Amino acid sequence: MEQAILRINNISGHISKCPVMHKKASALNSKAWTLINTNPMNTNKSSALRVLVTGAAGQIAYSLVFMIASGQMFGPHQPVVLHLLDIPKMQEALNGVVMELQDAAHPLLQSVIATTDVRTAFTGIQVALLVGAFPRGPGMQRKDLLKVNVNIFREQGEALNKYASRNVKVLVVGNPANTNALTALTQAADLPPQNFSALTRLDQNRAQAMIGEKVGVNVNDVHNVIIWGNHSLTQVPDVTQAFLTQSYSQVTPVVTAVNDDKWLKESFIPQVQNRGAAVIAARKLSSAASAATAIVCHMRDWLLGTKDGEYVSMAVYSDGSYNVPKGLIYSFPVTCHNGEWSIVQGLKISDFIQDKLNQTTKELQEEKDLALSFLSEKK
Ligand SMILES: NC(=O)c1ccc[n+]([C@@H]2O[C@H](COP(=O)([O-])OP(=O)(O)OC[C@H]3O[C@@H](n4cnc5c(N)ncnc54)[C@H](O)[C@@H]3O)[C@@H](O)[C@H]2O)c1
Ligand SMILES: O=C(O)C[C@H](O)C(=O)O
Repeated sequence: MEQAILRINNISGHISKCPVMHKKASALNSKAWTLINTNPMNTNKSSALRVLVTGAAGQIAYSLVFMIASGQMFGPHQPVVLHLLDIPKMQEALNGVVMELQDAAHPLLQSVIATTDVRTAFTGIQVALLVGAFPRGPGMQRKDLLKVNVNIFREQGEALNKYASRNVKVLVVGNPANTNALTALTQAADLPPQNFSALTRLDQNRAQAMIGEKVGVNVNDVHNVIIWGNHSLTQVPDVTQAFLTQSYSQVTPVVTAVNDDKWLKESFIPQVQNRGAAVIAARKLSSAASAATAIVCHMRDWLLGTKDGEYVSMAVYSDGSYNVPKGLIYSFPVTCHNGEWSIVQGLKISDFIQDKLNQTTKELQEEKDLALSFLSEKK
């Protein structure tokens, strides 16, 4: 077992201002905290939260771990212990990340466990950010990618089941994120499926920013944009329910403010769907800092709660809402309170959006069937 353990004294004091923490500056409220802190295996006597980041030597993690350590994810009063996992060939790079975490001197970072051993990484964790995945190589088919990742997320699902807190909150980022989350969930029979999610918040943030730019308002004034379905080209960005606030007295539906149905249907939707590919084409690398920011937004809202009247998009375990087959990991509009999400009910779905929902559902069902067929093969 190779691992480096870094201990940093937790000196309470000044926390630098956080760019993404615009709403709540408190530590986790007591109910959310109880939900995630009831692990009988958790031997941590302090109130620090044990947070696992996989793919910790990769690009997203290189932004993400510093954001967590600085308090942007769980608030400026919540100490954390970071568990960092990567594969053996990345050991040296991982050691470098640990050195930089030490040098960043964040008072909330109590200690770091950096390891290439799955059991060490998953033991006692209360939050699992599963970022590491096998990347698609030249000439690799989607099916081949899914197969490699099924094996990774099968192992990590089993590890969650055996070693993590019984209330661990899981966010899968590594692609194909929805189906990787489903794979992990199928291997974790002792954990509630409601504790598994996949990231579509980056798509929501992209959609909100595009609307803000189109109508000339700050992104903070754009609310309730929805991403439905898969984090893939079939995702469905939907502004039917979205509205703008420029002051508390003025609320305008996005469709009224944009006043251009052709742009919404033929420009906005494909641009959001293709934004990840556009970033890859420009950077020759996939989005990283914006993905880390979205991971912070997703977990912060899940654990600290969404604002009254606002919803966010999370890919979660379908309960059959909106006729989405039960058991798919599907992006829905949700609200979060006390560390639990609930799907927003009763939204009117237009024929145009319904047609797109059917397409993304079909793709997720196909991915699920393929993943299950790989899972049924012997290891
Ligand atoms: N859902 C989203 O919105 C979204 C957005 C951006 C990127 N992504 C995905 O996130 C993933 C990570 O992106 P990145 O840019 O950080 O990639 P990266 O290649 O820079 O880093 C991935 C890291 O994961 C590690 N890894 C591979 N297998 C592992 C395993 N079994 N256990 C632990 N670590 C393992 C690799 O060694 C590498 O260090 C990719 O799959 C990418 O497609 C998703
Ligand atoms: O890594 C990718 O394929 C793209 C990524 O999921 C993104 O949306 O930026």
